[in-house]
Amino acid sequence: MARVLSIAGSDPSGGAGIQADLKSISAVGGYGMAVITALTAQNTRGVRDVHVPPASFLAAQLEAISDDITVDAVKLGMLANAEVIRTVAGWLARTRPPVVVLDPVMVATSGDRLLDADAESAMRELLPLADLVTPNLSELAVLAASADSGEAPPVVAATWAEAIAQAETVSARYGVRVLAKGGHLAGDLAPDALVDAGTATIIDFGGERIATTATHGTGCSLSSAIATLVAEHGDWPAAIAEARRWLRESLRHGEALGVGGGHGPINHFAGLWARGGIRTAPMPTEIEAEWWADIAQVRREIDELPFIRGLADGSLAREPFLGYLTQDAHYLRDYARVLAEASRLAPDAAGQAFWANSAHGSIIGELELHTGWLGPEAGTAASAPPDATTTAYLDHLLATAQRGDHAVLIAALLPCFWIYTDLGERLAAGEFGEAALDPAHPYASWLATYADPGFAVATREAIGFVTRAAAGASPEHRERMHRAFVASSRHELAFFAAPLAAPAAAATTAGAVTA
Ligand SMILES: Nc1ncnc2c1ncn2[C@@H]1O[C@H](COP(=O)(O)OP(=O)(O)O)[C@@H](O)[C@H]1O
Ligand SMILES: Cc1ncc(COP(=O)(O)O)c(N)n1
Repeated sequence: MARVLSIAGSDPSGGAGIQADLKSISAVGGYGMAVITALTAQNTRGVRDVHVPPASFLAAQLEAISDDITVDAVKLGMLANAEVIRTVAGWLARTRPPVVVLDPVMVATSGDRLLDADAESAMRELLPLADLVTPNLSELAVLAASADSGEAPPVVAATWAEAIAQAETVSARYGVRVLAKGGHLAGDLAPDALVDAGTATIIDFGGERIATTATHGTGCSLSSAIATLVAEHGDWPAAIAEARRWLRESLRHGEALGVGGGHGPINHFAGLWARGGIRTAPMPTEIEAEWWADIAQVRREIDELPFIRGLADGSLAREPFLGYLTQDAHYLRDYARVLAEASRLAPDAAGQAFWANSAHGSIIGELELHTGWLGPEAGTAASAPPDATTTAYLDHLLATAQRGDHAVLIAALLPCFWIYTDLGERLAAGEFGEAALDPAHPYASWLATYADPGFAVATREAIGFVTRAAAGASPEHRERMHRAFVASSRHELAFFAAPLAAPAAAATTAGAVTA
């Protein structure tokens, strides 16, 4: 992120000066800083007063920044008088920031002077220290006029061709790129042009004039946005084109702000807000903690199930255990299909690979274990069809997959990873009694699968994918993810309860769970 310093005046109405600069830098994605050269008492109608603090204090602000912070770009705005200009020029010559954009503010949109008349020659000394200067038509005329005293007063360009000619003069004389701005041109167009005499290039940025009175601070905002974007990628024409697109969007929404009765401000964040930028979002780690807490009751009920207790101490009869594995085998076959669908819908290659790999693991690793358990010695349970509980869980997953929303789907897939890993780790840690650690435990190899460190790693990854997707989702979308996650967790509880529940009770449990 570009660290951009604005050295400019303060506009308490918030539309121009450092207030506009900080908003503009932020709006186009930079980190904004501001050293204040002067305070103005102004509103949208005009400037009432200007107070310029001692130049020594300006120098102190500048040194405080450069002593500590790497500055990627500097934007210069209102510099008030010759002493301010010389202080800034001295600091620039010493610190040599990589990008310097100079908006040679002389007169406000309202017509009030913001630069002492006798400071214009000091401004000329500053020009060679800039990489780009962005004068409006009257500022361009001042800079294009000969510096020799006694010359005729500057003539403001009346046509775009005249403006370009003046920009060529300025660029050649001071060895600086010039962005000529047509905001004050008469007519339906508001063109800008990047003129570089050094490379003999003129790049025209055409554009219709936007019918609005909200033009206070357009020059401040444009120059700050260009400085930020150039620091970001180093391409001047591209930075100007991007900054103009953002400025025009912000200009269109300025009047709707209803700020002041004169030339109101542009709406710097209109586009960002429209695209959803004002909402705060929880961090992935916060979502992980919240969602896990939200299924605490479900997890407690799973812990208390006779099936889990019997599994832990080895007292679980073989028949319900094999019945459970048979249902699990049915489950895993479709679970793998749903994981494959999550892979197909994944927005990036990392997700695509992870969910496909999980689908593979689900088929190979676990079905192999079940083929062993459910092999020759399997009882009648081995051939049983999916029961109501299994069917309900799978219907929930398959319907979620069918709706085609990747984020909601992976939220629905997560409890199977997370609850099993948690249970496996706690069984292996002896939390349900020492019997679960005994190698002679009748279901030892089954217990080992779920305590497998590889499975724990996959679970961490799955949690990461789901919580990052949830953090980036809109609140409504995140809530749909959360509902799918909680629904699957309840299905997990029903699934663990089913083997030891009476058939009728099992059907009721399944029926009570809805997606
Ligand atoms: N009504 C408008 N429609 C479209 N663009 C505008 C309008 N007014 C100003 N601009 C643009 O705003 C930027 C600032 O231009 P300008 O008003 O000429 O400078 P300043 O604000 O320094 O006086 C330029 O990119 C100019 O093209
Ligand atoms: C403190 C301050 N700095 C600059 C401007 C120029 O504003 P604009 O961008 O409209 O020319 C201003 N009005 N106030």
